[in-house]
Amino acid sequence: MSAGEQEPRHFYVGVDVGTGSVRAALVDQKGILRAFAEHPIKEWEPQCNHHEQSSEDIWAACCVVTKKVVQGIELSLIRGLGFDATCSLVVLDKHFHPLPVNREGDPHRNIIMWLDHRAVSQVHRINGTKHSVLQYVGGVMSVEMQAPKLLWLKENLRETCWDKAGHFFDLPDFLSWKATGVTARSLCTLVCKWTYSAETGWHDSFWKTIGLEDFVADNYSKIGNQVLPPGVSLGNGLSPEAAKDLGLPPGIAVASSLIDAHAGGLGVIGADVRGHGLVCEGQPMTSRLAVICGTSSCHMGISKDPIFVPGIWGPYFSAMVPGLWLNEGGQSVTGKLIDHVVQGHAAFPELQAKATARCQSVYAYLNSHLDLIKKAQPMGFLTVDLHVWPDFHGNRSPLADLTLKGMVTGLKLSQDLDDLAILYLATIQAIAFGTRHIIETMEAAGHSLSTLFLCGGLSKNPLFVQMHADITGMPVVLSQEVESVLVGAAILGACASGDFASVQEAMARMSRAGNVVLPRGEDKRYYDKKYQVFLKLVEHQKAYAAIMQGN
Ligand SMILES: Nc1ncnc2c1ncn2[C@@H]1O[C@H](COP(=O)(O)OP(=O)(O)O)[C@@H](O)[C@H]1O
Ligand SMILES: O=C(CO)[C@H](O)[C@H](O)COP(=O)(O)O
Repeated sequence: MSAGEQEPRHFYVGVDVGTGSVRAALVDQKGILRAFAEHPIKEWEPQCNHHEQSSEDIWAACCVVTKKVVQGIELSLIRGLGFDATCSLVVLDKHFHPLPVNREGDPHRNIIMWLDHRAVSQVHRINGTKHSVLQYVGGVMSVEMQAPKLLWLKENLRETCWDKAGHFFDLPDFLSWKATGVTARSLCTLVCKWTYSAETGWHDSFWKTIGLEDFVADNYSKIGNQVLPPGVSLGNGLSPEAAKDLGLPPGIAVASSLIDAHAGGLGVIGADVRGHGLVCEGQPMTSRLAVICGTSSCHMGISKDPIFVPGIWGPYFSAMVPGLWLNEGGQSVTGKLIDHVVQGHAAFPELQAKATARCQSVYAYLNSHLDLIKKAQPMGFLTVDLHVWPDFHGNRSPLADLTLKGMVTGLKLSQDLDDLAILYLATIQAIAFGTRHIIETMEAAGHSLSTLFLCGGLSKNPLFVQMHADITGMPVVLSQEVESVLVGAAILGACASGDFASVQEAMARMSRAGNVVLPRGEDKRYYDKKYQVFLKLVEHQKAYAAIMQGN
């Protein structure tokens, strides 16, 4: 009998640390969620572009949600635990205590978050070196990666942080250390955010060139000199102390972790699509693009051989699916942008009141309001003279330009609910055009993509999903389990438990396609025109910058 059919069921716990909250799920070996819990986490923004969190606050939230999802379950059936998290930088001293990453010296705030853009000067200097490792991040390192942040700490908080630091962790690795006491890092985090190569290891010359030779001198002990593929069982499993914190049995298998987008990728990209009539059914997995849409969106495309795509992170070997290369496109703010636009509008209080009265989310209310005002025309056409460029926090891909800003053209004097709803629609469309821009760039470099697999908080929004189908012209597959990122985390726990022989086997057995949303071909001409405007917007923004920089 195969693992997928065994009775009684085996369970795995997946823990997903997003930007705004921690989620946990109890998942069975068919990938079905049996329990789910969520808890918010704190974020500090002490100054513009500085975003900080607390590893103690995050661990406490992991304990709250894990205890909730295993309530009433026979604990001996739980076989494994897997973590994923945002790629934020955690700093601990030599005794594993939190160190401040801020000038105020608040040690509670010991995480520089992924979306923190404080290290602009540092990343410019790193890119100026033209070091060969940059080929593996799309040619340009992002300010959101770890090397510029580490350099910032050395240059700005030398005495209070840098000299005292004993351990720099990516957040997913911090969590697996906290659960097991094992300081080994995941290949996923080190390859994607720290310039480690799965084939050749660390590049001494890179760290020496950028001024962080300290790491080379102590054999990378502070950033990781033991590296494991995601899903491998760590040490002796869950430590007694962590077991007490989490309400789980000591000794269960704990997997080496993944970054959240990569866990989402595992949760959806291998889904069984039989019976949906999709073209990708007869194609290799490399024809699928997983798009994980939360605070940000991440576009995960895999290939058998390395593909170098300018402005798209990677190629990263074995960083998501073992044995395959990964390219990761991304948009730094998507869910956060929609929230920013909606919450900042003068009609937001009215929207909130009306949505509350109907017991709906503001997004569901806006979607039905758009349906009402569109009259006979397709809803997407409401934005014929309203266009948005969505890079309010710089462009991650494919332009890799952190100086880019958001743009809106077509504003009127009205500030009513109709106006808010149409701006919300134009923002969602702009995000979908950004995805099209990323797909076209990946295809021009050699990817051959036919189908999108969406997950993350934004995939719960039917308008967001339909716009991605219409604007890219590709079918969008949603998973049977909405919380696919948690399925990805549970897949890690399942692999670590030994219940599946490989990550690929666990992916095939634990993820299944649910709804499929097809593009509405009749609207294509309209979206093609809007896409032309989209590309003009950035061209114009660059022209404005050039005028202002001129004499
Ligand atoms: N039910 C929903 N309907 C529409 N949008 C949603 C819904 N739930 C979450 N979102 C959107 O998803 C975003 C958060 O996604 P999530 O995956 O929870 O983020 P993260 O992993 O970064 O914490 C929010 O910014 C919001 O715009
Ligand atoms: O860089 C990333 C993945 O490589 C993600 O953008 C980052 O981890 C944040 O994820 P989310 O938007 O889901 O909170």
